[in-house]
Amino acid sequence: MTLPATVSGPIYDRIALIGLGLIASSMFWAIKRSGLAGEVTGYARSATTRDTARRIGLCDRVCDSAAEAVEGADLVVLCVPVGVMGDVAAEIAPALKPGATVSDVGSVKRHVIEAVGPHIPEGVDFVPAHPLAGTEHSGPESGFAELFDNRWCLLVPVEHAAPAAVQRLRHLWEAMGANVDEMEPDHHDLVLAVTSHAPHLIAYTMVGVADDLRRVTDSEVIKYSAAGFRDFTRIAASDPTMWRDIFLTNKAATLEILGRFTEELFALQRAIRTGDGQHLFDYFTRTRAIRRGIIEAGQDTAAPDFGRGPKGKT
Ligand SMILES: NC(=O)C1=CN([C@@H]2O[C@H](COP(=O)(O)OP(=O)(O)OC[C@H]3O[C@@H](n4cnc5c(N)ncnc54)[C@H](O)[C@@H]3O)[C@@H](O)[C@H]2O)C=CC1
Ligand SMILES: O=C(O)C(=O)Cc1ccc(O)cc1
Repeated sequence: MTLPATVSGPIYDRIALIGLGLIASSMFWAIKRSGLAGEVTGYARSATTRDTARRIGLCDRVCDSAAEAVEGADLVVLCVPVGVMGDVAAEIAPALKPGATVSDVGSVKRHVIEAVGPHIPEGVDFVPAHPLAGTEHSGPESGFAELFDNRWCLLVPVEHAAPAAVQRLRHLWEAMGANVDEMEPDHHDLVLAVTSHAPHLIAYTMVGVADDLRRVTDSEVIKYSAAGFRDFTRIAASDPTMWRDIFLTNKAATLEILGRFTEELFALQRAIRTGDGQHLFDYFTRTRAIRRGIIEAGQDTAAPDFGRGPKGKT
């Protein structure tokens, strides 16, 4: 059965969200915005997070165990750091309803497929996903319904996933505002290493370097910083657990990209040292043309409000 692209009304009777942080809370508010599920249950490992969720009305029912949350759920979405996806899958596996779909929102896909896949019982479909939308904020109070509006969500279906299960999840993401594409896991991990993972590491490094310098120049580094560096500080404020796990689980692709990055950086460093202005000029001309090409192709839709936080925080 093919559902229309603009669906309102329930797509699943019951959805369980495991891990109640930025992504799960944004999913919950987006699901509620359009009434996409009959009931949404939630579970987080920390009692404090569960208390906060109850206080702010995040989830129709907050459960004290992962098994209780997934019981009877038609869709279970793992919204925890990628390093613990396998443990959480093992914990919920015995309680999954036959015919249910398990998905995740992890930033790395090959590792999640290998860690979660073996725990998925017969008769349950596994459809990994990755919304390319987020902020530097984390936790149950950081989510907002519009996070996924007009952003990409990549589905990375494993072999043998039932087409109907993939289609249904696609409709959920579309109804939450996202544009959906499918991608193969290794390709996903390489693309994300270039577009997200290596840039985050560079931001972390740049802020670390500036912090070392700050000891010499007091607060001038922040006081007089231009927009580029401010963006670096925003990105470098992202959750340490989440990003540690991303680098440890997307090791090969990140190291490949960082290797290429270092080669280019050394070439630019050499051009500066030797006064090779032509090299610098040609390089910057090439990169400017890339940016202009992106704008002309109308592919810059995600940029303007990237990093928008809850209640206008940036
Ligand atoms: N933050 C972002 O911008 C984006 C994050 N992602 C991915 O989404 C996933 C979740 O990220 P966020 O929502 O940002 O994280 P978050 O840090 O806001 O929330 C994670 C939640 O998982 C809970 N948790 C941790 N370990 C757990 C365990 N073993 N069992 C149950 N709950 C556990 C934490 O208590 C917290 O409630 C990660 O895999 C991340 O890679 C994907 C797209 C964007
Ligand atoms: O806040 C930003 O700039 C981001 O890059 C958000 C983000 C972080 C991790 C993802 O896997 C996807 C998006």
